Amino acid sequence: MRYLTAGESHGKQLTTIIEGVPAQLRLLRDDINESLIRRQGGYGRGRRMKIEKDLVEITSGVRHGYTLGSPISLVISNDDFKHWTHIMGEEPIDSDTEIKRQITKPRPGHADLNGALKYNHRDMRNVLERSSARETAARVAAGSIAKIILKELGIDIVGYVKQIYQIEADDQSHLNINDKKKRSNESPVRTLDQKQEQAMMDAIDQAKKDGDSIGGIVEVHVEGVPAGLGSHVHYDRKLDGRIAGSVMSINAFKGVEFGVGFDAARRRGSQTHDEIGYDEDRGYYRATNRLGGFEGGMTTGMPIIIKGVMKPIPTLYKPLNSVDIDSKEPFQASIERSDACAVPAASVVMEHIVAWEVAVAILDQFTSDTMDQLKEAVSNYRERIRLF
Ligand SMILES: Cc1cc2nc3c(=O)[nH]c(=O)nc-3n(C[C@H](O)[C@H](O)[C@H](O)COP(=O)(O)O)c2cc1C
Ligand SMILES: C=C(O[C@@H]1CC(C(=O)O)=C[C@@H](OP(=O)(O)O)[C@H]1O)C(=O)O
Repeated sequence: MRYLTAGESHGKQLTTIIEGVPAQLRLLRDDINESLIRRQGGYGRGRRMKIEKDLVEITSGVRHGYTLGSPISLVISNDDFKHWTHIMGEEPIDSDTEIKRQITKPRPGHADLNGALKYNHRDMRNVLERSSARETAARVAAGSIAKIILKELGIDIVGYVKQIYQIEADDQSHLNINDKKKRSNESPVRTLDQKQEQAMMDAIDQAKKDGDSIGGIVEVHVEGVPAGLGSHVHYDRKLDGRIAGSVMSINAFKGVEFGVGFDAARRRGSQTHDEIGYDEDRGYYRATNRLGGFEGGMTTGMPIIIKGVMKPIPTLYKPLNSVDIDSKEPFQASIERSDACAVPAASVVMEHIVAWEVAVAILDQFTSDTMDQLKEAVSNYRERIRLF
């Protein structure tokens, strides 16, 4: 399974084309929309999210609510495009107007300057339109299909905020990933302690008031994965490596860790590795899950636990020093709008990106022309490793 995305932030639409989804998967527009709506939410976002109402149109690959096995195309319109037709239209404009509208002031922390240098764009709009995290809507749309495949196989996945700025969610906060009875139709959620939630919102408000921005840490749990997904035999088949690369590709993500992660540097082996046990019902299991569900690039069968760190948003209302690429003079830019913090939205993005990589590993490993074949193959495999 693979996908491509296309679309500029203020262009007409985002497009995702996904190839390799098994036939006969039940797929409804509303299931994708649920994920898109979750991504748009979260405290700290700017005015743009009030303009957009991300809803998907499925334009190929699905008939009467089921996938056909052919490429699936998904379209999300940019409602903001109507305000940008003169700037983002495809028609040529006269060179005077073009020069007047050029963006020549790169923001530290964004892709503006590097993209301009590389592609020889004097107008940095040609960079920022595609480097914008607007594109994550298209990726979440793809990931929502991966999540539906995983759900059919009894695999649940949830992403949540672990830390915003200096406020950490305490480990007692309740993760109801397996509370299926109560919330059968909803995605599993982690409920933050109300005081911590308020403290996080206060930190976002304060950063905004100061013309600044903040980042944080998000965590993703995947439960119900069988042992042995991925492979040790070649570097690019190691599933933890693939997931890490994908998480790092999310806009503004600067680090990834599995299980105890960087803390392993301060631990001894006896405090790091997970002892192996066996019982007939569960098969092989681990007494602990310090390594976050991976050994040798393969799943251990324990929950996958991954953290990703997001840096503070680069566009600042009280901007940092930079240099105008035309005049070469220093400037401090005035900003129209930006998010002050997008960590809650990023937790939804990371959840879908991890779901994608896990689903790809499963489809690589098992017969998957149809959902029935896939379910049977995964079930036979689970039984084989239980008795191994
Ligand atoms: C959900 C989400 C929303 C974002 N919103 C903004 C924003 O409003 N303004 C901004 O400057 N950067 C925003 N970013 C971050 C930039 O897209 C990102 O920093 C930029 O593309 C440069 O890439 P890099 O930080 O990965 O190096 C957002 C990121 C995410 C994941
Ligand atoms: C549009 C989205 O996020 C955008 C990501 C983004 C950036 O620079 O990454 C900048 C902002 O865009 P604008 O300049 O239009 O306000 C965010 O709103 C979205 O998440 O759907």
